[in-house]
Amino acid sequence: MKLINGKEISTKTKDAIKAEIEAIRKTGKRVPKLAVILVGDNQASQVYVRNKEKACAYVGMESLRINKDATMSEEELLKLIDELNHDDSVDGILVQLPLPKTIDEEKVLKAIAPEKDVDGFHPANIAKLFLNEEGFIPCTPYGMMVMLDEIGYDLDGKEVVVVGRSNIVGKPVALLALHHNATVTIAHSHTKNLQEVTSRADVLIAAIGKAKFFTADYVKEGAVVLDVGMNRDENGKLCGDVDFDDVKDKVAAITPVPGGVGPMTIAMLMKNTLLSYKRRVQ
Ligand SMILES: Nc1nc2c(c(=O)[nH]1)N[C@@H](CN(C=O)c1ccc(C(=O)N[C@@H](CCC(=O)O)C(=O)O)cc1)CN2
Repeated sequence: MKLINGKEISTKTKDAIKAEIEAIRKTGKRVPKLAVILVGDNQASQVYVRNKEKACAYVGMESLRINKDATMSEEELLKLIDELNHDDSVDGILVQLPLPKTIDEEKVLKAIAPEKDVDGFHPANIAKLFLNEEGFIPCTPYGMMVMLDEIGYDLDGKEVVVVGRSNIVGKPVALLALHHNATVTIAHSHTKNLQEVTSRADVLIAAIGKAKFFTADYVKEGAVVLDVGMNRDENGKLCGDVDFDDVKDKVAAITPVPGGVGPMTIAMLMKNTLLSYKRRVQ
């Protein structure tokens, strides 16, 4: 079984970005800048935002972290986003999800200027992904494609089963796999005979948010497994949607949790922000 090392691949990705930003800095031009808005006190979100800030510092990008408490109104958030849309020094804007229930997430994501939407969640960027045109690719699906490329895995003609149909992972990664000529199935909570469906996957993408749900009898011998899950097990330990110990002797390759897809999400956010800078400044 090959461990697909997200930490290693994300560092390689970030090092390439770091070199590009160093070269920009030496020209005397400003460096790329990412604005991150965190509303409320979700503990996990605070970890992820901190990881994003650390990544910005690592690659030499400027970051602007804006913390607001959960009482922030939707109107105030929309106003803040509008200010950042018009701030010419800001290349990327993201609002950390989830938002408090008092705020309409869809409305907020649509308020971010598509050309600064480095999460790739704006409908204009979703449409470009759908059409296989260049916009911004959502970071987690993007990172999964980079990981497969890094291990030399060709999706062409392969059976890919995506379990989970979120707008930020399941649906976009299914589209990316389709663009790579895979035969794609999107399974979800209403799928019948799930075990039968996942057992035919050459590549199984687990993105349902259920700790250790996928055991060996859900996985084909020799499959590649990408675990997007970010859960806590009975001991409070971070774990994925896949029962790693149960499947490790059956799969050809698998991403660990932690240290797999998560760090790649952050690295691809850096890549999208640098791309935005290049489109806007260079
Ligand atoms: N605006 C966004 N919100 C959210 C996104 C997103 O892409 N944009 N995705 C997820 C959370 N996420 C990014 O924000 C994310 C999740 C996990 C990690 C990560 O590095 N995980 C580590 C473990 C971290 C820990 O110690 O808890 C790992 O897997 O090794 C990064 C980013 C939902 N919200």
